[in-house]
Amino acid sequence: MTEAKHVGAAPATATSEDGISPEPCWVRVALDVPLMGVFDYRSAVPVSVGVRVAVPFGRRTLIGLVVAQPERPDLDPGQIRDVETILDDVPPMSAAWMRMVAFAAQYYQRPLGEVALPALPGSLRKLASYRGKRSGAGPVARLDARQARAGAKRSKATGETGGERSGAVAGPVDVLPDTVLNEAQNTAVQAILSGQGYRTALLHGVTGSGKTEVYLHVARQILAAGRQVLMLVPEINLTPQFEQALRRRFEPVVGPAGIAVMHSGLSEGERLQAWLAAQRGQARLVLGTRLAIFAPLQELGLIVVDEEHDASYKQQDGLRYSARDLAVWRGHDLGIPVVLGSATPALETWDHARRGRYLYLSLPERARIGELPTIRLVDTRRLALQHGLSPHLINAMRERLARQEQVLVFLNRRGYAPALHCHSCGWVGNCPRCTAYMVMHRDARAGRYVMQCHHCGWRQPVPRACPDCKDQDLQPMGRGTQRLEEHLAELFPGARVLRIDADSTRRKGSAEALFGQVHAGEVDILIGTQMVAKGHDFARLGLVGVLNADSMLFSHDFRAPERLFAQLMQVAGRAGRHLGGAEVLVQTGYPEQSVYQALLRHDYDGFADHALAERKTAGLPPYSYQALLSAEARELAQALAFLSQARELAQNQVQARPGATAVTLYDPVPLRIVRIAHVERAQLLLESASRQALQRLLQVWLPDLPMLAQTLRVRWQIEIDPLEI
Ligand SMILES: Nc1ncnc2c1ncn2[C@@H]1O[C@H](COP(=O)(O)OP(=O)(O)OP(=O)(O)O)[C@@H](O)[C@H]1O
Ligand SMILES: [Zn+2]
Repeated sequence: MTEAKHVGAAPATATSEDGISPEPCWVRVALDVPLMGVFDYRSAVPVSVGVRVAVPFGRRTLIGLVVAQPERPDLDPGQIRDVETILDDVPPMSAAWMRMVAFAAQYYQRPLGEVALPALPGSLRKLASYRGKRSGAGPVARLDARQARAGAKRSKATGETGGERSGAVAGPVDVLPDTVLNEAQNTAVQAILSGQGYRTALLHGVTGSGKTEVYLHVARQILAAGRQVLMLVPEINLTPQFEQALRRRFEPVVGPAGIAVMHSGLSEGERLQAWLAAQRGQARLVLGTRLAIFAPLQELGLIVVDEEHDASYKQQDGLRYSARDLAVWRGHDLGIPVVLGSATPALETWDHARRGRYLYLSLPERARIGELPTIRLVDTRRLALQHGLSPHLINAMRERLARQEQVLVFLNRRGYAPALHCHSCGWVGNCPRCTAYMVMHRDARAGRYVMQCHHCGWRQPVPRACPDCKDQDLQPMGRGTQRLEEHLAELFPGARVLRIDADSTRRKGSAEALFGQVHAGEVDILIGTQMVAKGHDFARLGLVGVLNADSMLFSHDFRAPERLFAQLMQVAGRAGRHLGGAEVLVQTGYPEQSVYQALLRHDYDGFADHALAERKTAGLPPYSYQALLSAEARELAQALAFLSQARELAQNQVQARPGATAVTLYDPVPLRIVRIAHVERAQLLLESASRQALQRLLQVWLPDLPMLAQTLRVRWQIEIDPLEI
């Protein structure tokens, strides 16, 4: 075997010269298996913490991560199996990275391996990429070879010699002349950079106030100091706009390879490439969605979380972490600044800023046009609507279009119609697998309509007649973005109408292309869901119309008003960013509601302080901490039984510790959508004024649940700091 072949697959067994095996070493390994705890193995040679190893587990071989080198194993050495292969094709994960995943595992109550391994690119944790037919010397070697070949081809073509510019070289970063900051921006940049070590700053800037410029100016200084920068955005479709800004500004300094992008839309190879660039220090600036919080950055000097209030920072399955909260933890652990930016900060963040725990920085005005758009409420109670559109909105659209301005109509509901119903008997089409209506969609390519469940993905043709009364007069009920698109095309035959939602952007790269059309001025009327509501800097948008906002008004979730207010502020904030006299029309049947009244005044502070006061009275977050135990079973009764018994176990634990701060255990309740894909669901909420008390209870209580779940045939999940209840 040549030396190169050893890279990535060093043999784990070694025999000394005289043939006698030396003293074995013990390694403690985290594996991605749903079992609490870590597993000990024997190795002939020492393996550092942070290195991956292939080990036998049951009848399989798994890739795990070495987390400790114990002096002696937990089990009888006779029962301990050998490490099969040491995978040392990447340097060991740093101690800081190991601390972060250990913290996340502990705080979110998950096995360490279920946190650490999924945080690595797929090809580094799948055995197939090392032992498959074409695995060669492993995924890293393959990628490096591929890049070397591509590089050779390039330099042949251009006649260049010499290697790529190493981004790791720290030099004076003096870049293109960029925007001259206004006073508020300048103050913010100085404040973030002044001082040493950890601090979290809330950059509270109204929509269009130029928060991006602040991030870029701060980033430039951090890069100049030879450190890496991590920038998080809430959605994939915001990455192209940001990446472009970063490349324009920083590519001359750090080179093309100095900027890496990480999000879930990357192929496995792309993900590995970005990850390696970060780990090797070649990438100086990493831009990504929530998963990028786990990027291995050894010289990290700044974390920016843009639109920090956004619920997309919370992972909704598996490890249910908040990338924003982990960013603050990581910044604290590393002793570096963290910037949380938003026009509508989360109330948790706002509370920290109000108490002085976060540095509060405000950008009270728009950067280009001093004014915010005028917001008007259209009271729809006494109006005859045309396809859901008020005469006010239609007229306003006409005027704007005549002035060559763009119009955005916001409707947060994709599909053609949210339901199909029978005029004669009142039947409504339900999903056969869920307790939810099926949504009517127009399949443009097939030229027909289909029924689709947004919860389980079930699809079926539109029934010809009512299954109950056989009447053929089935009608779509309400409207989604597709139907709105149809109406607007009829109403404004001369206008170019474009719809952007999850359906129109399913193909890779299509969102970028569609947003490109809007920016290029090829669109007059843009219809969109929450995808278009945030982050985008549209230049010619003069009017925003908001339909159906009321649907979010009366929800059982205590965060609903906060979410609605933020969403309306954000979508309103797309109007008039580069032009004056812009307007936002919100159609509502409840104009007196305080959410709308605060919106009229652009009054985030008033809204937030009022909402916080209410939360305080009710003892809700951020004045308490919550955990949500959810259960899934074939029958709701099983799920509820599991939760009741689990609740009793928790009750016993609480009573066993007199003097401990109370944890409130609510009653188990079915979820609003009880059944999804034939599985019935319920939940149990735990709440405490003390985060530690809640954590302590979870630590002693959760280990009892797997047995209980097994007997009752229930699947369960614990979520810490749930956002949706
Ligand atoms: N100092 C400045 N002078 C002139 N224009 C500026 C300045 N700073 C930013 N801008 C411009 O103002 C516009 C809005 O900036 P940006 O998109 O960063 O706003 P934002 O605060 O992120 O808004 P949102 O929260 O709505 O996403 C951009 O077109 C940007 O180029
Ligand atoms: Zn369904």
